[in-house]
Amino acid sequence: MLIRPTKEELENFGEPDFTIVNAGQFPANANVEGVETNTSVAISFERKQMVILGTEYAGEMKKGVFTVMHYLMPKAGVLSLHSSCNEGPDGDVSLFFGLSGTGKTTLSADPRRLLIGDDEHVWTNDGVFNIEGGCYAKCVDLSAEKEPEIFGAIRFGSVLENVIYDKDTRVVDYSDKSVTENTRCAYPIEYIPNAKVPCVGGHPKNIVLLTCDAFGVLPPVAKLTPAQAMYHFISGYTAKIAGTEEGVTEPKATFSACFGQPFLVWHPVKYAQMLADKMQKHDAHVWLVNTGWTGGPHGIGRRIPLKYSRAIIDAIHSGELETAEYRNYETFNIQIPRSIAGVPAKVLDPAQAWEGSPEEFQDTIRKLARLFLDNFGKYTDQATPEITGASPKLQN
Ligand SMILES: Nc1ncnc2c1ncn2[C@@H]1O[C@H](COP(=O)(O)OP(=O)(O)O)[C@@H](O)[C@H]1O
Ligand SMILES: C=C(OP(=O)(O)O)C(=O)O
Repeated sequence: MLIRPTKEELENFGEPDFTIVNAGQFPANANVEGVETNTSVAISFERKQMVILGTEYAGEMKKGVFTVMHYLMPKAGVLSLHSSCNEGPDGDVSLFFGLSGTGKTTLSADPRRLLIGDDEHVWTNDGVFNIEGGCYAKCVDLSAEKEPEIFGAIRFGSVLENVIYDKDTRVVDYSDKSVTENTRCAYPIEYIPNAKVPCVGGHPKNIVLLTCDAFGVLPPVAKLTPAQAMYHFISGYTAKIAGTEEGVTEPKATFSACFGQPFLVWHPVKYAQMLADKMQKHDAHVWLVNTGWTGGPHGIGRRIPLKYSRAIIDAIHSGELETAEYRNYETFNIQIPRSIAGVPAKVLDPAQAWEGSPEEFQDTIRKLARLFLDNFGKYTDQATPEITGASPKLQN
């Protein structure tokens, strides 16, 4: 949901900077086997136009606008971010980068913090602002118990997409996936009780790189050095999970540069360099948070319970993780905490949480490390030796 102009603004709107033609019901290439649905979005920077054909998924529209911003913002010297953002009681701002389904929307809706936005921001010389005027939450299996802020935001004025509801009572069945797994709701940001409107904040103090590891070998949280932060940002590792993309029915490992490759217009290193400069200037702390599998890979282990991921985010915000005791997590050579309030110590170390044999664990972590190394090969000519050196290490 984009920012809606007020009545007064509409009266003197003038010439639009950019025009979007949304012909979602026009039959284009969508749903044709072997053709990606996003081929139905065409952007012309010269004509300042975007045309969307053949998709009834509102995500195409907002991500199309986001792609436009990924072109214009770096050109203007400011950084577009595929992240959610919130602000603590002391004004400390956090960013949560991540691909679809990794937890940007869920983890940024936090009763103890003000929501700045759930998906698309820009970091300027003054701080962060949201380019949207609402959120676009996943509704599959939504419950008031697990996600009270999002559940409560779905009311008159919100737009539910592809959900099934009882025609008489109008009660929605969030567990019904018969149209798609990717059921959604767009709601104005002010429907989240503790939203910050206008959606602006200062310079981020904490940056969380969200990943959803389907192998079950990345730790639920690790503290990253600046070089490791850049390495993981450029790599953009996650598992695509059933939901946003057609054809993805079970988790599949993928690397998506800057946690948003489909939306990038410039070379990934350009965004990464801008992020590195800003992080250094504002002394931001960077954390890798895995909301994916624990105990074993997909099919054997289970997804890390949301309450543990929330406890980890709380520990980042309370300062508990700044002073915690850390140890090195081999192969990835990242620092993991020994304990966090509310999270069993065993869960913090995937080797201990692993329910299969130690050999299987070693094979799996080495397999993932190899995928990282192979993927990063395409960036080594542009990345600094320090960043390339932050890669996982495979001993023979
Ligand atoms: N440990 C976890 N952390 C975050 N989300 C989780 C976790 N376990 C399950 N989930 C579910 O995964 C989905 C995350 O989606 P969402 O927050 O919309 O991601 P994004 O905004 O990054 O696309 C939600 O449906 C959430 O309930
Ligand atoms: C809308 C999208 O993003 P998210 O799933 O992160 O909301 C998308 O990737 O199409």
